[in-house]
Amino acid sequence: MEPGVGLALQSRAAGFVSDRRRSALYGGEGRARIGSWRVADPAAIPAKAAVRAGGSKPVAPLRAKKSSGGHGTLHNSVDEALLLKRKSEEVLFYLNGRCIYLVGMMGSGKSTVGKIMSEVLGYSFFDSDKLVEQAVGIPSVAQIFKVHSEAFFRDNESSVLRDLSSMRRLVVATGGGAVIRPVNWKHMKKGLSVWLDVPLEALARRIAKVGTASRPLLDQPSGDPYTMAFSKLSMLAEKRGDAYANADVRVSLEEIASKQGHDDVSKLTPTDIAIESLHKIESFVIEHTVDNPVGDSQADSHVQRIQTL
Ligand SMILES: Nc1ncnc2c1ncn2[C@@H]1O[C@H](COP(=O)(O)OP(=O)(O)O)[C@@H](O)[C@H]1O
Ligand SMILES: O=C(O)C1=C[C@@H](OP(=O)(O)O)[C@@H](O)[C@H](O)C1
Repeated sequence: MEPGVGLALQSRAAGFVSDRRRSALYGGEGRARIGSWRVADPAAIPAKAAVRAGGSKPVAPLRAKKSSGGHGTLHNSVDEALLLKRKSEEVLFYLNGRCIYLVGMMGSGKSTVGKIMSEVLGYSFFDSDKLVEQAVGIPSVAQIFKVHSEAFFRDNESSVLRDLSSMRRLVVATGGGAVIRPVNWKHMKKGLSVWLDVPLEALARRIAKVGTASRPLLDQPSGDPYTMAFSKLSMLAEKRGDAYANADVRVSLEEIASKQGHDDVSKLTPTDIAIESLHKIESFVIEHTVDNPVGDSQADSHVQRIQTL
């Protein structure tokens, strides 16, 4: 099994910093029940999104810009890294070693956000697609689909999730289709599940940017990449219905963007999303403290401590 990602918090967090108010992250809680997907006219969506994330690659170290806005950028970077760190310390107490499973459509940022979360929590990161590739001995999901079948891939995905579910202190980026099998939920419910709910337009923009070679369900021989990705994602989302809503926690990018005063989720960085995910996890665990192995009195005193910070 692969080790944790081992990238420095500073380099990860700093590379994904945005320049709007931090406090907006914590405005209004609310647990909506339905996702943000709606089938919009793909032609109305600008083909080029401001995609700033670097996937699993290490990102540039913390650095102030030379322009007059440089100090602001540096402060924002430090602020955001500190927020992330502090939130992770609070969440760690409640997690008590439980694993975190990220679910969501292809391209929703499970790997990108998951690596940031694992880093700050001191958890190991696993990508279930990669574990299936290792288990099967075939280097890509696309090839597994081709050489075997989707059903074969799904069986292996379930085995991988079963094996992971007996472990502790992991952040797992699941494959986008893991939610369709009830048995996978049985495994994931041993930890905490987080749905990264990203509008289809944003997903299609991301996928169009990186291509569909590694995602066989979106692969297309021809056509405009954005339009094709959007149409395939829409079909999949419809087929999957409410399956993602089984997650313990829903992190809606539209909600975060709206709290921050943005009209476009592409303004959100993976760090924004990681912070919000930790925040929602904390709220969920506090709400469900009865089932939480952390004792009530301990949790209460911790809440008091947080409130005095
Ligand atoms: N918040 C974000 N904003 C813009 N692009 C992002 C964001 N999060 C992830 N990405 C990009 O989207 C693509 C898919 O992300 P990834 O983490 O691989 O998704 P998943 O694991 O859910 O399939 C990658 O190219 C990644 O860099
Ligand atoms: O949504 C899906 O059915 C799939 C998502 C992919 O993972 P990502 O969500 O990491 O792209 C991968 O498991 C496979 O191509 C099938």
